[in-house]
Amino acid sequence: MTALLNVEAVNSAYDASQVLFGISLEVQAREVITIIGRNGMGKTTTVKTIMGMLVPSSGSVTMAGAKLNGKPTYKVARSGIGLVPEGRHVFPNLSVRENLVATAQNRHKVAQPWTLDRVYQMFPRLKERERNLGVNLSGGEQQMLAIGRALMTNPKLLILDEATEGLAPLIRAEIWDCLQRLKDNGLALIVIDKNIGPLLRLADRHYVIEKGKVVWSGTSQALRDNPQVLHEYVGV
Ligand SMILES: Nc1ncnc2c1ncn2[C@@H]1O[C@H](COP(=O)(O)OP(=O)(O)OP(=O)(O)O)[C@@H](O)[C@H]1O
Repeated sequence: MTALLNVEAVNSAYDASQVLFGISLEVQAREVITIIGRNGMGKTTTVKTIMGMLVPSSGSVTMAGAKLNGKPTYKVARSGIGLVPEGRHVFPNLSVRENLVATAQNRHKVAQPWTLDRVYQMFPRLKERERNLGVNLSGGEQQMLAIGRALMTNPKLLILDEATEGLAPLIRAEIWDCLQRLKDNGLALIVIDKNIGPLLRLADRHYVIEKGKVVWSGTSQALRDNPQVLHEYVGV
């Protein structure tokens, strides 16, 4: 079966500084995977390589069998990958509503596309703040907006890089609840987060990376059964 996303033996560097050393991972349709590892191990660099922000020096990235590496980021997005980037990056001078519609599309003609109403149902707080500028939102509201904006592109795969970082516990819980609902809806996810407990509950499989290499991969149950993996590579 062709994976939805296939990252195969990818090497990536920032100029002369190589960061990824033969990273391979795959995501099936409707599957939730995580990339786990200490700070600076290459999680965000893996995301940047998938998204075409960084061109791998070797290896390949394919989406539903079509090669992505070398393609500009907007084409990667059009292939059906939505990104909720680290740091959120909402458009500060656009309103909530404008942020949501700015990049909206339904290129793959999904049967039940994301609309403003659906996003507002998921995050009622965004409806209340509809006319506020991005810059005036709280961190949690900006995070909801970043997720809503990515959903409005109707992706087949959504990548979330540190989506709960710096948020209050209640807001964090709301984000985890949202991700569970997206999973239940059949959306494939790649989640990068420091909170291992919720990752274990949400995800099907995990990739643990260390210094730009996958050092362990397996199911949530396998990770629960092997606590030394987290101890050794994440320090928990
Ligand atoms: N723009 C850049 N130029 C040069 N080196 C970079 C750049 N961005 C990241 N790096 C380096 O690449 C390595 C991997 O960084 P990356 O951001 O992928 O790590 P990470 O696992 O996502 O960690 P974090 O949790 O800190 O975000 C680090 O050594 C980092 O210093």
